[in-house]
Amino acid sequence: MTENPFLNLTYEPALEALGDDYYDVVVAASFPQHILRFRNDDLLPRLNLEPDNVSDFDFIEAFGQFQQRSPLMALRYHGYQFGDYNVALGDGRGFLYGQVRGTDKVLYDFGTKGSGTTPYSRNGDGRLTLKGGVREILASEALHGLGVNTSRCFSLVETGESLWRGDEPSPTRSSVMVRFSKSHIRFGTFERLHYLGRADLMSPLLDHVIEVYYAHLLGIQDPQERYGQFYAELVQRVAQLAAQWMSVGFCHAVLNTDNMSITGESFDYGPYAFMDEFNPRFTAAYFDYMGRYSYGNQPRVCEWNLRMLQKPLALIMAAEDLETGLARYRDHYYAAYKQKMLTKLGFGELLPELGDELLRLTLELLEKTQVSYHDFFTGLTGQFSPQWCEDPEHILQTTVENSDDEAATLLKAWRFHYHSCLTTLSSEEITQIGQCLRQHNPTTVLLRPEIEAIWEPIVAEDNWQPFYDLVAKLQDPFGEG
Ligand SMILES: Nc1ncnc2c1ncn2[C@@H]1O[C@H](COP(=O)(O)OP(=O)(O)OP(=O)(O)O)[C@@H](O)[C@H]1O
Ligand SMILES: [Mg+2]
Repeated sequence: MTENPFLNLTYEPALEALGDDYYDVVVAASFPQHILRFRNDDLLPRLNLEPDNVSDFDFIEAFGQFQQRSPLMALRYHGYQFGDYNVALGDGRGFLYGQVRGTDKVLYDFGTKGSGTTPYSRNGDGRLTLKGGVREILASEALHGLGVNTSRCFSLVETGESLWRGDEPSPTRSSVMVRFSKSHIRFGTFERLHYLGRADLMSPLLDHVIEVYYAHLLGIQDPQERYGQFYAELVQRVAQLAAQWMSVGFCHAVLNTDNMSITGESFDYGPYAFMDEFNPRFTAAYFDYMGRYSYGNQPRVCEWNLRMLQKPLALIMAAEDLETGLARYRDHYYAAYKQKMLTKLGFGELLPELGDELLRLTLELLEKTQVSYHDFFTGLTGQFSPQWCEDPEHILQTTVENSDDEAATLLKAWRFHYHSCLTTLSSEEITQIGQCLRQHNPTTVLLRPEIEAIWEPIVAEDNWQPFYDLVAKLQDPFGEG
């Protein structure tokens, strides 16, 4: 009997119980070295564990050496990548290590990245670069801090190998990451069954998804109605996720259907970026030549991905129910995005009449002037004063003023409307605006230079302190900075 609390958790064989049509049993790589670089103590209470009672070695044994767990399951999936259907996918450098029920009753997956080759590795080495692991930690902690529905990183272990990559100075260091997520079942998990013509495997998978991740729908007796409600809710969750990314200025960069979770949770942070200047055409991945996954396209490609998911679901569902579900996507998206943006503007739910116009003018101003998205909101937060009710001219002093005539005209119109919005509020409501701005506009933003700034000391002198400091700030993004 081990003392390691991770090895003593009660693992639930939820996915395993579906049978081996959905995964391959694999073996983890054995690595020359194990150095724990990150442990997410924030997540331990959810497993009913106290950080003080869990040693670094416990993390290494469980999540670097993968001791005493079986089966390790490489999940099978396909997916649309940049619009083209790809059958040569599946967990090529990861596996599902185990599933555990949190203290919140949610079933969580421990999924690996960089844990060795599998039948799906093609010519890949099954590995994750250390920088890739660091970047995924930063993205998921940042998004979580900003209220985005995201997977988290549980641990990162440096593994002492040299890797060769086209997009990093090589040789580069290696790592294995463990992700903590609400399911690794992807749209592509369903798409594979459609491609293989395995309608017989569709109902067990969908029933499983509903039972575990949409359990509140189990009371619906008629399966067709239940499936219809499931899809309608997935559509809503994905629309909300897209709205969350857009409002925080995040570009995921690789929204292939194998990177879309069936629970509507965001995950897989490769070449992502938080956008600096507001630009709907901003792309984060150097290989996204057509801008398919640009910042501004994200809501549309998510809708397209949901449409592609209709093909497998249509094997067991009525086409009409699928259409009804998807028809609500745009309304869900706009409602969620508007609510998030009006909150960033300080108003929250206070503007039933004038909110649409304020949002429209804000986006027009941001787009035409290409100001820094985050500086705009930080400026608004820092400068806000109840005095603005008296005089629109004083609202938000920005560098926009010094640019061209069109920008100055837009700023004037925006100020005028912001002022009109303020005049509809009671004095008590106006005092809440400053607080709302501070609570929803982060003082720390994970722009690319911040990532390079913490990476340099790691490369130069193995100094991880700036990385830990940045993680702490991202976990508390509305603090003093
Ligand atoms: N170094 C590698 N070795 C083997 N397979 C790889 C490697 N890198 C990526 N793959 C595979 O290529 C496909 C697309 O990779 P992608 O980067 O989207 O996923 P991933 O990052 O490996 O995993 P996840 O989606 O869980 O974050 C997946 O099937 C993945 O397993
Ligand atoms: Mg992926």
